[in-house]
Amino acid sequence: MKAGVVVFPGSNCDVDCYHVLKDVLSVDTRYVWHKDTDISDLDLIVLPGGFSYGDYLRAGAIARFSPVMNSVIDAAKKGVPIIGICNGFQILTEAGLLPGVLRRNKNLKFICDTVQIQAVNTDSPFTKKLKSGQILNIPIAHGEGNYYVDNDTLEKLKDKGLIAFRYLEDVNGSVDRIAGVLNENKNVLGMMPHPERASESILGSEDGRAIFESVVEYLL
Ligand SMILES: NC(=O)CC[C@H](N)C(=O)O
Repeated sequence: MKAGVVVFPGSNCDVDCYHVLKDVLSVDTRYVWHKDTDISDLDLIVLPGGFSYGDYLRAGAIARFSPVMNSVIDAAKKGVPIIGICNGFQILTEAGLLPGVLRRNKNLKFICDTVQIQAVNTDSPFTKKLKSGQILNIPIAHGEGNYYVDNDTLEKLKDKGLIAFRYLEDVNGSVDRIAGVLNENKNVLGMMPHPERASESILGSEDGRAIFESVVEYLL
């Protein structure tokens, strides 16, 4: 299998994601520049965190027009697993691959912290190694992490089991404390917390590694 980490102008978690896949999990991994369009060799696509286009206009709103995104949308339709982390999650919602939007944190401040999240749906390529209700210690670092969906969409997310993670406590104002969501096909996951920053004991938590391990196991 081959994984690709997309690099947008302003990405800053691309190297960390590459490191976890390549060095920690020994997965054949390459970077994908956002202007590249041929990603047909990839079995797993990562949209990393950062400040693509300086978060101008709205986080992810410009990056979603990057040439690579047409190929990412095609891959999503074909069922290729795609994970968007933080800014990557924002880009996925802007691109229409995931429902909802990410608004400014309710306190209007950038939040950098380690928080607890709970695995909700563990029946997906990204969460299959987790137990439902399992608590993960995981860093967050965002200014626009306040997830919003209308009531009808929230009910649909609950009914169809598309909520992947919830914060244990309200950290940023997200509806229903949602920290991560899946698309209907469950091959696209967006999450605000950073599993790549919690994948080695030296970093203080290895709880995020199971998310990468799940999807690698799913693909093997
Ligand atoms: N760590 C990140 O990906 C930052 C996300 C985004 N740019 C924000 O501040 O909301």
